[in-house]
Amino acid sequence: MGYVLKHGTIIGENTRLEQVDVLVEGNRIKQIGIDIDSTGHTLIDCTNLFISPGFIDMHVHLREPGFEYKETIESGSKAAAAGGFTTVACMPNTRPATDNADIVRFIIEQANKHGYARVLPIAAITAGQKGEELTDIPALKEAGAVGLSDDGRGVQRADRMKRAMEIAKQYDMPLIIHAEDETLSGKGCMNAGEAAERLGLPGIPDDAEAVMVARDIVLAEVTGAHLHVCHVSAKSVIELIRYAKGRGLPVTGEVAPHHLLLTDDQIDPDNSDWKVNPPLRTKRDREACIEAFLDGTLDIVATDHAPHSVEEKQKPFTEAPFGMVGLEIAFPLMYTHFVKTGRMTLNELVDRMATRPAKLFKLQGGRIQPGEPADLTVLDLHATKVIDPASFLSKGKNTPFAGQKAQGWPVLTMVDGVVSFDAR
Ligand SMILES: NC(=O)N[C@@H](CC(=O)O)C(=O)O
Ligand SMILES: [Zn+2]
Repeated sequence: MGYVLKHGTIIGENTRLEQVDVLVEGNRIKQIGIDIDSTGHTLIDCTNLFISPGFIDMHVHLREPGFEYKETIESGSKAAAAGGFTTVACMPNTRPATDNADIVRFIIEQANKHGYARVLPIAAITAGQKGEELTDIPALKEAGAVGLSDDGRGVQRADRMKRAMEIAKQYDMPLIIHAEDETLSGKGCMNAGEAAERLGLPGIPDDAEAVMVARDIVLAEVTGAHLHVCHVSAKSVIELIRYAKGRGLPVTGEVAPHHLLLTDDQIDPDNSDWKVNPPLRTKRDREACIEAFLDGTLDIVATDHAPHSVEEKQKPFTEAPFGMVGLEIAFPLMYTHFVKTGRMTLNELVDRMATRPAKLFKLQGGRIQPGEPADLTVLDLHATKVIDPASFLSKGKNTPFAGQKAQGWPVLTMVDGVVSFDAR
């Protein structure tokens, strides 16, 4: 007994112009064809709907263990499924930090028990994310970690980062970096520049991000490690990544929808949902992010889903924690602002949200083909909704996109042959 997704339009790498059926048996895609017999199977009518390989988000914060009031693996993976994501990689800034094999295994067990998506732990580079002692990289890999990051903070010491890259290279682990030189970012709460000056708020200059990316590009060249730059926000950083790619270095980058769509001059200083790190930057930076995303310098979309409680986000702009949720609105925002506007095709967007992350990080999924795992997202590209955080399955409601209209919403998500979200 399996599923037949009937009369859908397949998008992504193996896009088909005609409406087809997809047979799922067990946890695999068994067959793609016309008029597949659905006797004995559950029928999912996909007439007027699109079937995409499940989206993959390489940057989310699920907050477990330690900050369950903000999010849990259960609530965060439910939000992922509602956003059409079948795989999410979760960052190690938990409490305690994901800096040893036991915590990696705990996350995997929790996801197996309570998860609505595949959850891939990213482990810390340094013990307690304190930037000093390196974690046991082979043990973390053995336990199931897919990458290394001190996300939430940058690794301040170059010698530590170099050693981590040497070991990571040996064990084929990507370094997924939050680039921030703390001597330059200081106590800022938004981008340094005209908008911050007008609001009288302390700024974070983009050189705080660029300096560390430059350092790590040098180290990636020396060590040969795969360097993936998180949540790129600034033109200066993009120029560095372009330089690295031009030299043929194993450097990749991600961009979050908020850095593609919002700028610092729009910030409402009375609403800390606008506070995020790296901060929203200038129009010039945003345009550079868009150009780099379109030309592939920034390879993939990652949400940096960062849930916080209402109480925390009610604090003044200078005190509230950094972060925005993103899982449940990433696809509709990207579809509305990039595909509907003609900047990129639907297949290109699916490539950046599913196929390419799978390729870059050697993950399963990302394509619809017989024999592949049944990680699928069914989309209603005609549906238009107003973004309403109250309807989020995530515990986090913190988004500056509240009230915006967006088109193109996931209606059904299947992970490993199991329906994990169904809004029909
Ligand atoms: N992006 C953020 O603003 N916040 C993230 C940390 C991070 O991704 O740097 C968080 O954990 O809340
Ligand atoms: Zn970060």
